[in-house]
Amino acid sequence: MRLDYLTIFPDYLAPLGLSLPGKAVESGLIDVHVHDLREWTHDRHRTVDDTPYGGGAGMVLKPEPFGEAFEALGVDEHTTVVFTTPSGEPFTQRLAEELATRQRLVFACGRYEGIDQRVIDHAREVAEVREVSLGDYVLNGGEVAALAITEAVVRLLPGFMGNAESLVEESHTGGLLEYPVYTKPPVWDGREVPMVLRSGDHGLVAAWRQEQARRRTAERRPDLLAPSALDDGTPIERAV
Ligand SMILES: NC(=O)c1ccno1
Repeated sequence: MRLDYLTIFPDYLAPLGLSLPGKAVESGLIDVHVHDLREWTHDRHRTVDDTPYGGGAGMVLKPEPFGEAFEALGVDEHTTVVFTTPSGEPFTQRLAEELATRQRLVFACGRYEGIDQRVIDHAREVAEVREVSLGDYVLNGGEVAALAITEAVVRLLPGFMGNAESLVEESHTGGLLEYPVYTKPPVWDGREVPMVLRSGDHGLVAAWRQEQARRRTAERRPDLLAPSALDDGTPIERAV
């Protein structure tokens, strides 16, 4: 997978070379390119923003640099352009799984009051476009969201995680939050590891984990248990 990032603060994306994504770059699993949007400005001040039409506070990122950047980067029908914005669709594990199937992601990181709408409209004509939000809050720019989305997506790529099994029972993978986990020592701070986990009975352990996942989900994210969330149309097997 090729990943491109358009930003006016390229240093903000330095973490891409560390930890997990860095390993994936070295192995050739992903090909990462961070671009300073100012590369596509032509005035002395390398201007990327201007005041909003219709008035209002703040500045808006101009369309020309993005348009030239998309052209230079060869953004086409094989590209998914991800605009990270608080006004986007919610980023979920399901969307991470979807983006992990793409051959190329181009992240357009907004700043200030956002990116001129014509950039998004233009991108839709030449590529797949997803406007994505990490959550219902506003960041100073789209770079942090691009990093978070990158990590969630890249770790799903085949061959990225040393043990693919570790992806199986994670939070949100099966629609539930992950169960509590424990490791040695068996007692710490006067707190004992649940005996079932030390029973060696895999069936009991699996049942306990499923129950814990459901209980945790019901307590913290009842919305995930709502019928619409779980109803994917699969007919329910009736006990006979
Ligand atoms: N909530 C978000 O994803 C976001 C992106 C930029 N600002 O906020």
